[in-house]
Parts: sequence; C-alpha cells; structure tokens
Amino acid sequence: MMLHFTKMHGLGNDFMVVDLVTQRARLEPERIRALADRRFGIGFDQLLLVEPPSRPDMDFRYRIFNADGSEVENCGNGARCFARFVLDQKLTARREIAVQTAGGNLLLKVADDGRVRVDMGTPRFAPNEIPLTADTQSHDYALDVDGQTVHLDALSMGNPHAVLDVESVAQAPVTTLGPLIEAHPRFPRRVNVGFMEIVSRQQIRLRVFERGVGETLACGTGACAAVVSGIRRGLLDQHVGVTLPGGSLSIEWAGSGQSVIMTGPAERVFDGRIAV
Ligand SMILES: N[C@@H](CCC[C@H](N)C(=O)O)C(=O)O
Repeated sequence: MMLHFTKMHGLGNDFMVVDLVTQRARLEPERIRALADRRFGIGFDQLLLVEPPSRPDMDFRYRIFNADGSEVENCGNGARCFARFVLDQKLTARREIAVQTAGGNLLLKVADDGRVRVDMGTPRFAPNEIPLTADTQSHDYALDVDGQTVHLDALSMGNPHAVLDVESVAQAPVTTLGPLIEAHPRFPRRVNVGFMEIVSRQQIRLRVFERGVGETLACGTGACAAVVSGIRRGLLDQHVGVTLPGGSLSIEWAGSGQSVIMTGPAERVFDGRIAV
C-alpha cells in the first residue's frame, strides 16, 4: 500500500506530515527513525500524524514524533504546519482550528497571508509538571553537569524546556552542553534546551538543542519557553520578537495564568509517497 505524505517546514524546522483522516498506516519507532534519516530516508526533525479527533468539540487530533522515534506532547512549528496542511488538503474549510495534542488542546488561526497564529496554552512551572527533580519551584535551578554548576530556568509548554541565558548565541555551547542537559538525570523525560541571548526588552536571539533530534533551525515551543522565562524574570516585555537560525517568530504572553500566543510562517515543500 502507498502512503501519501507532505514535506513541510516552519523556519527550517522540518516535518513529514501524514493525513491519517483519509489514509490508514501504523509507523513503528524504528521505521520513523529510518524515514527521518537525511541520507537514507526522507529527512525530517519531526513526523506529524493528522488524525480524527476523539472529542466532538475538537476538529482534529495530531500526534508528534521526534526523529529518534519518541512520541512527544507538543510542537509549535509543527502546529502551524499542521494548520496549513489541513486547509491545503481540504480536510477542513475552517481558518480557526481546534486540535488535540498529547500536551493539551491548541487553537490555531490561519491569516490571509498564510501566517498562523497559535494559542499555545498556559506555561506550567511546578517541577513535577515539567518534569524536573527539585524540592521547590524556582526560575533559577542549579544543575551539576559533569562537575560544573549550570544555572537554568525550566518550564513546560506541554513539553519540557530548560532555558539558559548566554552572552552570545553565536558562541553558546549548544552542541556540547545541549546533549548533557537534554539527558540530565534531573529531567526524567529528558528536556529541550534553549540558549537565549537577550538583545533588548522586545527582542531575543535563540538556539535550541531539541530533545530527540539535536540542534534544529527553529523550535516554536522553545521560543515560547524562552520568552516566558524572560518575562517572568522581569527581563522582557509582553511582545517579543525571537530570531532563530531559520527565521523569526513573534511571541506574546500577558503573564501568569494566560496563554502564550505564537505567530509565524508554515511552508509546504513537496508531496511524496512511500510503500508501507
Ligand atoms: N520543534 C518543535 C518541538 C518538537 C518536540 C521536541 N523536540 C520535544 O521533544 O519536546 C517546536 O517547534 O516546538
């Protein structure tokens, strides 16, 4: 049987997107890892599976798998690509789409210019909700990493994020410190690691070492987590532009108990099919 897919990206964070509303397939972790391979497979950071919802008040459910085959709770750039995909495939005519993810429900709006605005839900800070092993909630956790003390903030955007302040993202130890924090035993489900350079109260630069992938060109939930961290520590204003290696996102957060709003592009690259 042939399975149709679409290759998409949000700021260079790239996806294989599969419609499982009109098609049927089961992809095991080993097959996902093979398909994600950039030389022997299709090549992608995440696989997105679009499915019918399990609740009548939702339009779709979508599931997210990292390149290492692990299923995860949330994906910001993926959410925008998902919204463009269901419209382009005519799976819906609605420009306002409610979707279930493993990390919670999201509300997405596709603007006339194709940019997508996503209500990413409320950030969570309690250590057990991240999850992070810690006695008390803080915005400054000290982690022993190979005998060195590293200070970071941590929070959940549905998925777990650590945020480190750096002087310069160009010099940041993303590929050396990133994997050590990603797999640190105090993060029992591993963690996405963001390196944030604050340029002004309305602008940051960010690089993210993603759990289950490695450094990507952009991470939507990572951008939300970094901005939330900066706002809650009094370092950033409510509307912040985030420059990532693959492009820019706009993030807004009005503070405690409020949803984080992310706006950015979503692009289709090509369509293909594989035998399953
Ligand atoms: N690229 C994503 C995040 C994808 C999931 C992440 N790697 C995790 O394991 O939680 C984004 O744009 O948010």
